Amino acid sequence: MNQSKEQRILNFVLQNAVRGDPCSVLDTIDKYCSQKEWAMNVGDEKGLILDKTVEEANPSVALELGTYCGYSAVRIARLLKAGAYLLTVEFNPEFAAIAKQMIEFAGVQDKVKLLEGPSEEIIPQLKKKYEVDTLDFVFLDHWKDRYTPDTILLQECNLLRKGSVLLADNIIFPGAPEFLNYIRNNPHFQCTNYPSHLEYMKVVDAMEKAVFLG
Ligand SMILES: O=C(NC/C=C/[C@H]1OC[C@H](O)[C@@H]1O)c1cc([N+](=O)[O-])cc(O)c1O
Ligand SMILES: [Mg+2]
Repeated sequence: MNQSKEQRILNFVLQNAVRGDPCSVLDTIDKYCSQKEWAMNVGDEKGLILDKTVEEANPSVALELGTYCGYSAVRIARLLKAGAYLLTVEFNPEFAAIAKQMIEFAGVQDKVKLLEGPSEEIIPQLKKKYEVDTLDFVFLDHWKDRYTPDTILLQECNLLRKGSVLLADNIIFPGAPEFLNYIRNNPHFQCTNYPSHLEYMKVVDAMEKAVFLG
């Protein structure tokens, strides 16, 4: 059976990156996906916006929705302080298996917990099953039509606190118009837009930061 694109990305990392070095893993994925096969990693340009947002939030507990190959999980985990951790949710078992190996190769496995399943099932389990109190940072990068229902679900499950930071990818492309309308018209969130470009392309994209006001 021929390999998937995600398996080819992982193999390229295993053969070309430095084990235990998250930056070399990120650079190697970016090299492969800009030169050989495009893939939906947040990438190096939007990755810098993600870095700055994570550094500013300095989260103890972070959540990512949409792990894919683990690029942004490695990107986020490499910035976390001692004792802080990232929960990342992926419902596609093939992607989850790739991401697990990517996270381990990068050496950030002690800071990352990969949760396999649909976000709408996992979010309501975070408090009791995963011992989460509240989330300091949430990166939304999964199905674009799940951004709004999952943001509502996070509030219903009391997982946000005053100052919790949400960052959403792909506001322009593929686009999350319903989420943008919801979050920008919601008085409980303070929004900031970060114009950028689609990963590895000249196509316009943007990220939206939304701080929960309580
Ligand atoms: O669909 C996108 N992401 C959501 C899909 C993510 C999930 O779908 C299956 C698996 O669970 C994966 O994690 C996407 C698509 C593009 N794109 O250019 O098509 C660019 C991006 O940055 C994206 O995050
Ligand atoms: Mg994305």
